[in-house]
Amino acid sequence: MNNSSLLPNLPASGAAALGAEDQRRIREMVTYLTSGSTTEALTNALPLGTDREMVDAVAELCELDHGGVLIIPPSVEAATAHLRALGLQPSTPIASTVVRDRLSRRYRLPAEALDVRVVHAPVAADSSRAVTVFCAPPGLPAPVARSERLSGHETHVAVRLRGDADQPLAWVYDLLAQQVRGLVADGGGYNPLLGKGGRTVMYFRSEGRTWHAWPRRLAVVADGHHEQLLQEHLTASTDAQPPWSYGARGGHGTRNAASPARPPAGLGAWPNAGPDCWLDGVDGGADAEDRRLLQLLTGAWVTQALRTMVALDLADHLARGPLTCLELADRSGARPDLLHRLLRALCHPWVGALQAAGKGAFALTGLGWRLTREHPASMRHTALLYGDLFYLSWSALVEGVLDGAQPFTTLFGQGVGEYLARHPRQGAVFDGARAEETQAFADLAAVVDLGPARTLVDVGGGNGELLCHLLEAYPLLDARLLDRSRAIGTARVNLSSRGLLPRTTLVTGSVTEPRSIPRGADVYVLTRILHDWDDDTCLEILRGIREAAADDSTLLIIERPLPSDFTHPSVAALTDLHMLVTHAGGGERTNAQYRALLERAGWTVADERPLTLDMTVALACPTVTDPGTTSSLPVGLYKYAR
Ligand SMILES: C[S@@+](CC[C@H](N)C(=O)[O-])C[C@H]1O[C@@H](n2cnc3c(N)ncnc32)[C@H](O)[C@@H]1O
Repeated sequence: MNNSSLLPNLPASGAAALGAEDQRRIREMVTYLTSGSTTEALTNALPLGTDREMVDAVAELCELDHGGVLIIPPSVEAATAHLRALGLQPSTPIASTVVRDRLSRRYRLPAEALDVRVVHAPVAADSSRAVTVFCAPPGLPAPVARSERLSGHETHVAVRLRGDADQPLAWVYDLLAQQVRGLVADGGGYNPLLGKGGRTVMYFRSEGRTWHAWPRRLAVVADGHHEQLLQEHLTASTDAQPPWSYGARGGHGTRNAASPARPPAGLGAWPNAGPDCWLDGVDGGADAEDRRLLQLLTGAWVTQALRTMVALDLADHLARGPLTCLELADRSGARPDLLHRLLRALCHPWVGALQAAGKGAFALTGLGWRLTREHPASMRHTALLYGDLFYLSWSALVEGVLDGAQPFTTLFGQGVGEYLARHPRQGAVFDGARAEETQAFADLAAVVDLGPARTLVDVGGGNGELLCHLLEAYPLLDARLLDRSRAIGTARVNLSSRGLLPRTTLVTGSVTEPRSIPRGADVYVLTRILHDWDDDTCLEILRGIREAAADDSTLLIIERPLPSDFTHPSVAALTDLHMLVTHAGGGERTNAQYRALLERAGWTVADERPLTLDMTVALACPTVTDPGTTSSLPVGLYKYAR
């Protein structure tokens, strides 16, 4: 419905004319209000994923009233002249204290210097819908103007309680405030000058943007002064932590709007806002979005800085105490002037691996310690793996997504397993990284009690790190580890160094070859194996284990399931993309997809329990048909569940 081009792009008429961007904003909003329905406006303004029934319930009681945009005109007159030129009938401009106070708080500018004016104009002679144009005062500091241009913070759509609604405003308010997940109270106010008896307006916002790239902001307006409800709303606004921060602090409305702190003595008053003006910083401000975007786009720089820190053993050199750049250069062999630039970047808040320790020395931060060899939860190999082999593979993601050319194979001419087998140094880094991640599974024993088990098979057990945890936790357990010969070699060294080799049989074979799989164990473990393979191969693996298992065996599957909610903070959506890059046919699956695969292979999932780092352990039992009934009953259900 993006037909904003239907309205004319008016020629600028001299110095007083509205700028093209402001014209575009008004045109876009007028078009939206002219052709869109209330339901559509609500769907756009409420949080993504809000139930359709909820939208319909609100639309039954309310109708689209106005849409607001903030512009930065050369003068208020230029704005009204423009609205008239569009054939609209603008109201007399009045002061907008709500938007004035919001701008004042957002940028820590003195409110009295911000003369924001608001003009309403019905979008057609017979329309009850109006475009509401907030005019920022001329001479706004350039970074503030730019921030408002980029963010469109004030853009919103508003619905009004219908005159014939069979429910009061409080009912609609409760519906929105209490039943719509992710909606946050965002200030409001009462304007006695509007309509008959004034008007109450209450703003809500939620995360994300509409398809116009507007913020998701909804105002609910009603004739009259709904004092108590408004007060509750403003209190909620004061308490609410915004889902994203744009620098606003405290209340959002006119009533509870504490005046921003006056500029410290000696600072010039706005428009020369001085350092009190909140123009930058990680927490919000004019260039917060630029910084965030730049941080995302330069993530690879940080990856490489950390990888280099590890590759030069800087973390290990600093493990004994702070060192100067010259001392580190001496120990690492790096050129001091260039090394200094790396050390400085590693201190930057976006990295935070080092800190200045005085007298020209550098020291490790807590995060930097994690890159030393001696840290019990070291991520040293992970820094090397993600900064080298896998880093290079990601550079072919475009081709991978476009035409399915598997990125790792495209770059290295062979699959990961084959490559690692031929490159022992990279193989050792890979094994080390897997071992570091496996330490996160130490909490497996907290959710699964393998006390009753005597035999366990780790299918595709890699370097045996998980097995070491389990054998140490359960002294009566004997294990078998099945993997390719390269991994078996590493596992032998690992298990042997911890005195666990006598309790382990190492089996060289293939997970896809049923005959390789040791038979009749109490427990089978599949950790981060299924996500390497496509569905058909997963079925082969699972059927092979089912064939080898006894009817009362239990299968533990550890994976990182994909949440169905796309905004869930689990890293699974990203590791899924990583699987696309590194493993042909591999990828993360939802719990439901894992369950379906297991069922097809003769397993029934009895339970799924969360582990650290968004991983889950699923407990599955062979599906055995009870001869007495026609139903399939999982045998050994919950045998090992805590
Ligand atoms: C992602 S690693 C997981 C290792 C271990 N389970 C863990 O979570 O740390 C995948 C493992 O599958 C092994 N693998 C790959 N293809 C295999 C095959 N056809 N047969 C046996 N093991 C295989 C690899 O050698 C590697 O150890």
